[in-house]
Amino acid sequence: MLLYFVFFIVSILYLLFIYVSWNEDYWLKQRIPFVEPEKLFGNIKDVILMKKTIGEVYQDIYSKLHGKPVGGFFKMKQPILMVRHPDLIAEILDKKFESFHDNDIHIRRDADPILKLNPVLAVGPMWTATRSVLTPLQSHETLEGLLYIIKISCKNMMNYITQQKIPIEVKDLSSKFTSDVIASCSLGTEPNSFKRCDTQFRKMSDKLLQKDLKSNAALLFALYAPMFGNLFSFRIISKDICKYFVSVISDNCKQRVQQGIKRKDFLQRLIDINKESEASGEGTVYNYQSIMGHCMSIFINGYNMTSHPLGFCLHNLAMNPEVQDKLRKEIKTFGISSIDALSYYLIESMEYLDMVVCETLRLHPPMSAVTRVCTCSCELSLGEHKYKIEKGIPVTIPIFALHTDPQYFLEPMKFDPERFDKKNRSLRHQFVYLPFGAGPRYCPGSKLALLILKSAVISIIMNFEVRPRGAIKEIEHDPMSSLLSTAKGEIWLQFKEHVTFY
Ligand code: HEM
Repeated sequence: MLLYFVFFIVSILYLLFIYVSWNEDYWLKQRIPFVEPEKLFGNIKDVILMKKTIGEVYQDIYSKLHGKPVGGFFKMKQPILMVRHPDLIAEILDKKFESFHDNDIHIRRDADPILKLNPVLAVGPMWTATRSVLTPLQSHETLEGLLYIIKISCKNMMNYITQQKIPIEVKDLSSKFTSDVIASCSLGTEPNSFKRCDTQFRKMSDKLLQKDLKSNAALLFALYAPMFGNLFSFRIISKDICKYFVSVISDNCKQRVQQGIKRKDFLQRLIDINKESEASGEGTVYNYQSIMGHCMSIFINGYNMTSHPLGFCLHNLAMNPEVQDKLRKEIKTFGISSIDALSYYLIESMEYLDMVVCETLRLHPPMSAVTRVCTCSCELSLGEHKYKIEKGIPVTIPIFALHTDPQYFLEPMKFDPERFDKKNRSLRHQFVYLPFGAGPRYCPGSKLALLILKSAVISIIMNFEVRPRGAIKEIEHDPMSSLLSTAKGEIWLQFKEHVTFY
């Protein structure tokens, strides 16, 4: 009996040893430099233990690769390639897109039905279909229409700030503003979170933004251990959030069809496409389920991504009064004296505003890395060097690490919008600054996001002087937010009404 028991324990230990040592020499065999992994966790222990963000952990790996164009590391037992050289990044994201078509995020579609039609998670032909629905978000005409909705939320935000006589927590302010704008543009609802703070919409939007331990763990499984995530059907978006937003879209959709109400939002666009197609005898293009899926893709991506940069931008402006003054001067030069005066053309023409927003997205890119899976083995070349990439290997582009590499951005942690003036931009490789990704998977909401951020910043800076509350404090990124860069803790700022503007 004892012999059997010893045999059993030795076998288990042997299997464990095989598992732990399996694949360890992958990068040696490929002749690609790599960062030595730890047993079991590979190089991502601090992400798994939620001690650091993915951006920070990849930044460590990036610097340990000491200027090498590419380098290997391990996510648990899975070898993963980090691409550091901008020419090779251009190959992965753009020129060799056919071999790097899909993102390396894996969920069970039936467990997370609200994410089913989200292009971020779609692969193969499904990606082409879901992505094409969002293409109009890049058109000038659509954006002009949506600016009308954005201005209403800007006015609501101004009234709210004016009424608050005490410092304001800007993460909350940004969340209220962006959830209102994006919900209004995509779901066809007008929540006015500044007036109605305690609604179900606010509760659910807050819950969507503030990742708890459970949803963060589900996201980590989707990124790093999809087999377990799929086995246990972990959900990234909880059932109650899913149920609530589905009912909001469904009610709005029915109301519009039944009462003939029209609005210039994304929901209306899908309803109109259906009407035209039905009238021409071709039948319904989008059923209720797909209308919900597409609208939710915009809401989830747009809200999660845009809310944080606005908070960071206001913080940067509060810490840098000279930048704030320069921005105010530009607003004055453009003759903008009220929110109603804003037009898409004017906002697009404001160079310094663009520099301020670009610098914010450099220091705090909401998505700190994008990772593609190699879907067809290929070879990358850089001068005389050739790098073979096998099918199935994930390849990551470390956005945050590139944005904070002193080789491309001197004194990288300093907030300095001048890095984005015309001359400095032209001196830099295009693929070292990637807040919206690049290539065919480039963020389809980038123009809308910039329009929202810039409209909010103009409205605030035109009306208020923004100052820090108390001692100046650098913001840390929250390790609980894993893939996204969000601020740890609260950000309190003072808003002093600017009476001398005109
Ligand atoms: C400042 C705000 C935003 C930032 C920094 C941002 C950034 C990004 C990045 C880095 C990607 C990955 C690109 C790649 O894989 O190459 C992405 C994808 C995506 N974004 Fe955004 N985004 C923002 C706002 C928005 C908004 C407002 C929307 C919705 C209207 C949106 C919708 C999407 C979608 C649907 C994808 C997936 C695209 C695909 O895989 O084809 N984003 N975004």
